[in-house]
Amino acid sequence: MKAFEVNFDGLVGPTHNYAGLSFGNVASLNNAKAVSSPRQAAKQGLQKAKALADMGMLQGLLAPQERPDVETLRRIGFTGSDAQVLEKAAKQAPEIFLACCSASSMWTANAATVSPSADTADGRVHFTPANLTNKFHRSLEPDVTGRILKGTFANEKYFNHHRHLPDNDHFGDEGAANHTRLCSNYGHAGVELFVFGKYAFDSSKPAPTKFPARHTYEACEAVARLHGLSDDSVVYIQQNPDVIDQGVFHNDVIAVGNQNVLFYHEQAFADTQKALDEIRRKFGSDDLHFIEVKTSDVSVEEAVKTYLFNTQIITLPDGDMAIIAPSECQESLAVSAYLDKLVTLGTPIKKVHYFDVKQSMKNGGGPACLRLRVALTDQEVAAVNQNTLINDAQFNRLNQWVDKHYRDELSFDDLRDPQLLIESRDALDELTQILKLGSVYPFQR
Ligand SMILES: NCCC[C@H](NC(=O)CCC(=O)O)C(=O)O
Repeated sequence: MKAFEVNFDGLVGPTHNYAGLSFGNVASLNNAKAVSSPRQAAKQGLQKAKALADMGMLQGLLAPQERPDVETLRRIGFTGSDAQVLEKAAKQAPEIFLACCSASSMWTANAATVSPSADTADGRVHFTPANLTNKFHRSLEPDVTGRILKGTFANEKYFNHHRHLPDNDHFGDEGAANHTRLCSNYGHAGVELFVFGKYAFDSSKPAPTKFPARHTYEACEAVARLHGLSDDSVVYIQQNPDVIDQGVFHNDVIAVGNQNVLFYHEQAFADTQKALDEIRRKFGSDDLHFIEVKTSDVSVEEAVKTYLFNTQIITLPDGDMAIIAPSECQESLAVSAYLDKLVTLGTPIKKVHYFDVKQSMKNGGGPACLRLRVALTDQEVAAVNQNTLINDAQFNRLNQWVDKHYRDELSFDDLRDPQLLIESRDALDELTQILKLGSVYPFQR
């Protein structure tokens, strides 16, 4: 049986905008109120997905969410026609209104935590949508995310879908952005690393003081329990609270892993030695590469600015690994010098490919944020909704779909335009037909 890692990238939604919604996320705050380009954002994402497919990788897509989120605006008391709801909310509560317009579901690393069948007690692939409780705009995502995942992985024999964790800060769960799986081969049992920012039920433990810790230890344990993972194959790692306070709002801003490689900054974890010892013991093979980047090579500030660690490390069909990096890494002297050196160090990483995902980067989302990794056997790949996988025909169809429905530019005043809601719903209605997803959106039910 063969096994693969399939990346499911988030399609950027038609309301992509910069609203400064994520306290603790430096790029989001710095670019608040900038004019966005939904069309360019969606195309940059599709280009990256297609480029990986062209490298011989299996590549999927996850549909975006319906925004503006009229259902939530009604739930908090705005009434009348849809146009009146938008008008009243934008006028009376502009900040809340903006949160209800965010296209943040594009960052599918936060869609869910996924455990492959080789790791789970029932031998199925498990999905738990992230509750994203720490940010109001993101907390609106999990129900529809669950439906999109069920429409994408629509086969109970192979896929086990859980409900998201309780919606409370104590169980704050940011999904796969804080989860890495190490393994010798995608189809073999691996070690799942769950990284958290704080202990919710023990305030005596260290925690950041400036910016929020979005993800808790208790959430990590709950997901590992739900997925039926054995204690011998799970490692819980606390993030260094100091780096959260420097803008590392998710662990995937400071560390990334693939198969037998863990690539991380020396300041990433609260107790690095303890974490590495436990990983080594549980991994069960000496063929393991810990690639630690020193502060003297790349500072935390530079890592946050360039997203050196928000790169994808992928295993190409020939067995070599490549890094998929944002073009910001190429533009930084320190980081491009580091990456030039990295490919000569004799680790499995042999190549670097740079991609322009600037529309996403301006909201703090790099290549790794834009994808959800799902390790699948060949039988499981065959059980996936095939319309969600990228090939030439589907790529062309989706590009045309973006051209037909997306605006070139979007600023605050455009978001209250009732025509944008109509355009977005038309686009998503057509998308559910292209992807054969079923009726996943509130306006379709
Ligand atoms: N994994 C990357 C997530 C980035 C995301 N940014 C945002 O939601 C910014 C939205 C805005 O400010 O318009 C976040 O912080 O959760």
